[in-house]
Amino acid sequence: MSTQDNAKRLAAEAAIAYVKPGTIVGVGTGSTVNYFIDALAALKQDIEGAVSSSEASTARLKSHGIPVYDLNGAGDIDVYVDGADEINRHLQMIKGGGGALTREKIVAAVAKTFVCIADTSKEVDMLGTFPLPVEVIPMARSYVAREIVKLGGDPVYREGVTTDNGNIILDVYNLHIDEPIALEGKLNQITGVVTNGLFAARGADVALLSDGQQVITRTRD
Ligand SMILES: O=C(CO)[C@H](O)[C@H](O)COP(=O)(O)O
Repeated sequence: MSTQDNAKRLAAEAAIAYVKPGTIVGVGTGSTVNYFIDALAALKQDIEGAVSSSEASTARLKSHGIPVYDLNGAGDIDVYVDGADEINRHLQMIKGGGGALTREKIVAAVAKTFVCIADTSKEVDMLGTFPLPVEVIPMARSYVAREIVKLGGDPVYREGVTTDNGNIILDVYNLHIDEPIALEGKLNQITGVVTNGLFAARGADVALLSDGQQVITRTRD
C-alpha cells in the first residue's frame, strides 16, 4: 500500500471513534471513505445502518451487509464522515472530485457532526488549486459556464461524466477563493447550478488528517 493510501486508511479508521452505537451513520464518497466503509463493517452489529451520498458508496456498504436507508426516513444523523479534495484551517473544503458533491452536501447539512478524513496532502492555506466542481442541470451548461467566467473562473466540462442525479459537472480553474462562504453563495445563485463543491458555510467540525504515521485531530478555529 502506498504511503498516501496508508494515510487515508489511518484517517478513516480514526473516524470510527466518532460513530455512536445504535445510530445511522452518514457516509461520504471516495477512496478515503472506502477505507471508512471497510472499517465500519466490523461494527455493523452495533449500528442501525447508514445513509449514503452516492451509488458507489451504497454498493460498497451493501456489499458488507450494512443496511442503507433513504435519508428522508432516517431522521437525525449524528455523524457524517467524508473526505475532501482540499481543506483549510477553518475546516472549509473543496469537495466533489468524485462528482458526488450534491448528495454529500445534503447529508452533511443534516448531520450534527461532520468528520472530514484525509491525508495531509489535502491541507492548504487557501482553497482553489484543486479545480472547483460545480454540478449543473445539463441544458444550462453553456449559460452557467459564461456566468462563471464573469466571476473570474475558467470552467471545464467534465467530459463523459453524468452525476447520480443526471446532471453534468463543470470543473472551475483559477478561482481566487479568499472568501469561500461568499463565493459558495454566489455560485449557487446562478440559475442552473444545482450546487458547488465549496463546503464553506457548512464546513467540517472535525478533521482527522494523517501523514501515514499518525493522525492529527483538528477542530474549527
Ligand atoms: O468529494 C468527494 C467525492 O465527490 C471526495 O470526498 C473527494 O474527492 C476526496 O476523495 P478521495 O478520498 O478519493 O481523495
